Amino acid sequence: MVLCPVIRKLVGKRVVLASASPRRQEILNSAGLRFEVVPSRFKETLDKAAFSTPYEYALETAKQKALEVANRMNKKDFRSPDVVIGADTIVSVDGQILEKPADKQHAYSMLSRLNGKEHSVFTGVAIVLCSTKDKQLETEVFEFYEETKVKFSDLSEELLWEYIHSGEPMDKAGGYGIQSLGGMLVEYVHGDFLNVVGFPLNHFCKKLVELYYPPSKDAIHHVKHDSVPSVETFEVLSDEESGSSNSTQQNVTSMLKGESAFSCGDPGSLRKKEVAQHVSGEPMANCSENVENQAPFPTILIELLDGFKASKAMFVACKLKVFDLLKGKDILKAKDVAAHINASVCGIERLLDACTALELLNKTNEGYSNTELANKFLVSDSEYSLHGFIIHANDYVWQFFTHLESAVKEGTNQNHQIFEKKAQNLFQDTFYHSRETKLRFMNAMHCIIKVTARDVATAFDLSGFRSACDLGGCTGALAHVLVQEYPDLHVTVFELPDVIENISCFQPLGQGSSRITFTPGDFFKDNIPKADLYILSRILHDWSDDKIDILLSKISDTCKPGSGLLLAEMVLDKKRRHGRSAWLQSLNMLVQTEGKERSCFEYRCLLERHGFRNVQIVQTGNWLDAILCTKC
Ligand SMILES: O=c1[nH]cc([C@@H]2O[C@H](COP(=O)(O)OP(=O)(O)OP(=O)(O)O)[C@@H](O)[C@H]2O)c(=O)[nH]1
Repeated sequence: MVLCPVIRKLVGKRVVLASASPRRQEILNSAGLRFEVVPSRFKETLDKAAFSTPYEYALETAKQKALEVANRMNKKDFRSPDVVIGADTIVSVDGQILEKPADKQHAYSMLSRLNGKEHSVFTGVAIVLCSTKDKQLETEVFEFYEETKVKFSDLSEELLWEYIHSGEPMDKAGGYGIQSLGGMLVEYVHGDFLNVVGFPLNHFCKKLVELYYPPSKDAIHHVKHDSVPSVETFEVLSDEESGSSNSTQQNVTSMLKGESAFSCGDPGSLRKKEVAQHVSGEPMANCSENVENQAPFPTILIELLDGFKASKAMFVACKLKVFDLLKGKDILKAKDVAAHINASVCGIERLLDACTALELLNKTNEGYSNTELANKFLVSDSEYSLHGFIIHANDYVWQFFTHLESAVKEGTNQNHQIFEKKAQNLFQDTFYHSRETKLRFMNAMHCIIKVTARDVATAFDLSGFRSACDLGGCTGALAHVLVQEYPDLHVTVFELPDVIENISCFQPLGQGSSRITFTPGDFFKDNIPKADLYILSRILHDWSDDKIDILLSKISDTCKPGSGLLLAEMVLDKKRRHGRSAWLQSLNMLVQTEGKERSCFEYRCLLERHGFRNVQIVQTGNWLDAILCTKC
């Protein structure tokens, strides 16, 4: 929650972590950042003697790691990421730089050097902002480093060797992992612990604040507190136009300094106190007294209470095609928007202001314009538009959620409430009961597949397969990405005849479409085409275990040993802090379908009982995770 406002600035951007370090991935994952992992191939062989300080070496290495990935990705598909993050962690002791040990003897010499002494751990971080001009990559590099001092106790030779034999030192700078067994070697740590583990998260967030909320000089005041050091803060109520982003910045800045922006009761009262203080120059002496007397402000609950209003505001703005009207660089006043979409000026003004607060629109004196996020995802004809999915959520899913209480009590979907009869055939009787509902559903699925397909297609190396069959592959959006990624692959999309009839509305004339075939059929009733690789993308979550058994046994009987089965689903994982989408989606499955979302363990059990082994999962960081297994 605390880091949400800054991290949210990266939502909608293609963020890449140029690092193979599982620790870095975990630190950024837990902060709620969504990113792809593309390990850098940069060889860490810069001449250390050429750098006057150890941190300059770490900074340069971090930068080279990130630039190598940005260049490679741009060359590969002329689609550079928006942001690439590179990092390098080193240990510095007695003027020497230690990296990862090459072998056990090397680990021993490193740990002996650290024994009983204080050393510094430096992590250099490079944030590379990328753009492309005429297919050429353009980059802007922002870098910083963090130093943490660590002291080792006096350790016996025996303990050092026991530690080395644990295998832990080998992929760690300085030959120890402070987060695991290596923690036992450490007497004290001065500074950021996560910096030692491989990524200085706190400094990273401060850097994002600098990048995404640059303060204008005269907006910064140094506020004196009685017992805490001086804190930078931002005048918030002075300028109504920019109120929303400034207040976010103020919260972020305070929170990163270890304060709760809402600690004095409701947020409004705190802001007023701060502004009053700027005017009077008086310290905020009473603030800490109040904290003890007042209940903490339940920010998370307020967010949840407001959640449905925020969703509906976005849905209605999409439905009224507000973002289409403001697409590109258009700036319009509320009255012009109202005139275009034939709505009341006062109503539109409220809607546009709410969308501005939700960071979907920008507002200036000239009027309203789309944010980058809206241009990319909310305009109905943008490449990665979610418009169709949002319309489906507004026109269809919303109604189902009004019956959530009954669904929870009855433990079953609410089709009988919406359609006034129980659905005999889930898809035919619900999503496909008219041409209009069918196209709306197909459009929704098309949107999701488009934004997830590349991550699903590249989660595993599928180049060993020559033929694939995407069962229930809808509009073929995943098939199109698969044939682009794998030049030797032919894909059959096996879908209901009703769906295939309408696919022409969604066909991009993309490269490689001659390698895609659409075959009509029902995977529960008809024979399925032969293939080396079967794909079930967002299929299993619609069905009960019994129905899944029927489908998996059919696939298992059709495919040869060595064939693959790729699933794309939202996998439930309690450990993932940002995994709430999957849990909410499971409720969605309850109100609408016969199925549910499942954990990796549940998928593994289902797959293994039909002879699929070597079940591997990749959490793509995107909406859908990928699971690959092999038929034995
Ligand atoms: O206490 C700990 N200290 C260090 C680590 C881990 O050590 C490595 C440092 O290596 P480097 O920065 O070169 O990163 P790599 O793992 O090689 O990945 P790249 O692909 O980014 O080069 C790093 O993984 C730290 O996490 C530790 O775990 N504990």
